Amino acid sequence: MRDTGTDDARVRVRPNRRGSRPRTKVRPEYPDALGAMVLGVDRGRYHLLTDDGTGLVAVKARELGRGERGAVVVGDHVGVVGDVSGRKDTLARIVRVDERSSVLRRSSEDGDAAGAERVIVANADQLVVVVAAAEPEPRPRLVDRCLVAAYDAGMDPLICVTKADLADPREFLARYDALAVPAVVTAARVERIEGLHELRDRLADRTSVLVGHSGVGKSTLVNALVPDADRATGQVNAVTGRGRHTSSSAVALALPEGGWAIDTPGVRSFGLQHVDPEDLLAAFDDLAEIATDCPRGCTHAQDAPDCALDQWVQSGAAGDAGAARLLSFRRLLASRQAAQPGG
Ligand SMILES: Nc1nc2c(ncn2[C@@H]2O[C@H](COP(=O)(O)OP(=O)(O)OP(=O)(O)O)[C@@H](O)[C@H]2O)c(=O)[nH]1
Ligand SMILES: [Zn+2]
Repeated sequence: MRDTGTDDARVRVRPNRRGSRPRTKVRPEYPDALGAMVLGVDRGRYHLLTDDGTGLVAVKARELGRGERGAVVVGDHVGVVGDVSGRKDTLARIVRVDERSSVLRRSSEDGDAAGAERVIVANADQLVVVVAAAEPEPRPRLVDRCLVAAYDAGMDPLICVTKADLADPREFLARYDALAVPAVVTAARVERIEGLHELRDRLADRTSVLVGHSGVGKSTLVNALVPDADRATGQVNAVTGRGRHTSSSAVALALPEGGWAIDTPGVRSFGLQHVDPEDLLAAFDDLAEIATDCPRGCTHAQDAPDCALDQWVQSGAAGDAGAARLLSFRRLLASRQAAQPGG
């Protein structure tokens, strides 16, 4: 059992059906490769923190392969050889990608690449969906889609509602009651952020990915959580001369309390074509158990013939809570359909 860093009974860590698939075998050619975590990726340069605490820049060895198969992403633990001194203008070489405990994916939704999967972050165990109570208005469908991505990845979701000083988020949060998604509410005041302490507790000693639509106040949170955020990404800045916000990919920032916050650029869409209903269902133990009685190949959707979940609700065995949970589960299932404008 993995330590989930929480006593909350609602937080479960499931074996991840897809993430635990060994994808890169250990290469015996490099028994001396140094272990390192990928903190950021910028135009083919990988910013690493070695297991002994040195910041490095590296390139990927050609033998890892091209395309998705050979992808190295933020959160990956890798083996690195070559110049591992970390001195300016040196480049090390990534020769191995260790087995991942989770993979957060998105699939592209347009053009020739529609449906193509891309891994965004590896080895994270929590997805923090940052959403504003107002300015901008919460977009429930986008939040649902982020939750689906979290469940599919085998990550625990957390909703963080910002700007609670502008609107009461209770009505919005009620949408997630039946799913038992934990929530933290924050409000930025002069010199401090209400709710920050609770958020810190939720993030401590875990690896959390923060996603959110532009303008929701994610940067405000990240800067408060990681006061020396710029120093933490010093490697990135020193080499590229750019700040983390011009980076088009995710950046891992060490939390003072322990653990990592992985900041991602503003999310506009979360392609979910790759999500299998069974992977989503697996996140809900109670529903998954009932669904073992479903006909083979059941989609568990609203219109699925003879779905055991309908039987469960109609018989009364599910109770009101179970009925609400099924509705919420199906809402998530339906949210996988390609994004509509404004969705
Ligand atoms: N009223 C209120 N305003 C906030 C709060 N948190 C952030 N803001 C403001 O909202 C605006 C956006 O905040 P950012 O932290 O830049 O938002 P972001 O999500 O990082 O946005 P991008 O940088 O565009 O990705 C800023 O003007 C903040 O001062 C809050 O809790 N209450
Ligand atoms: Zn079913």
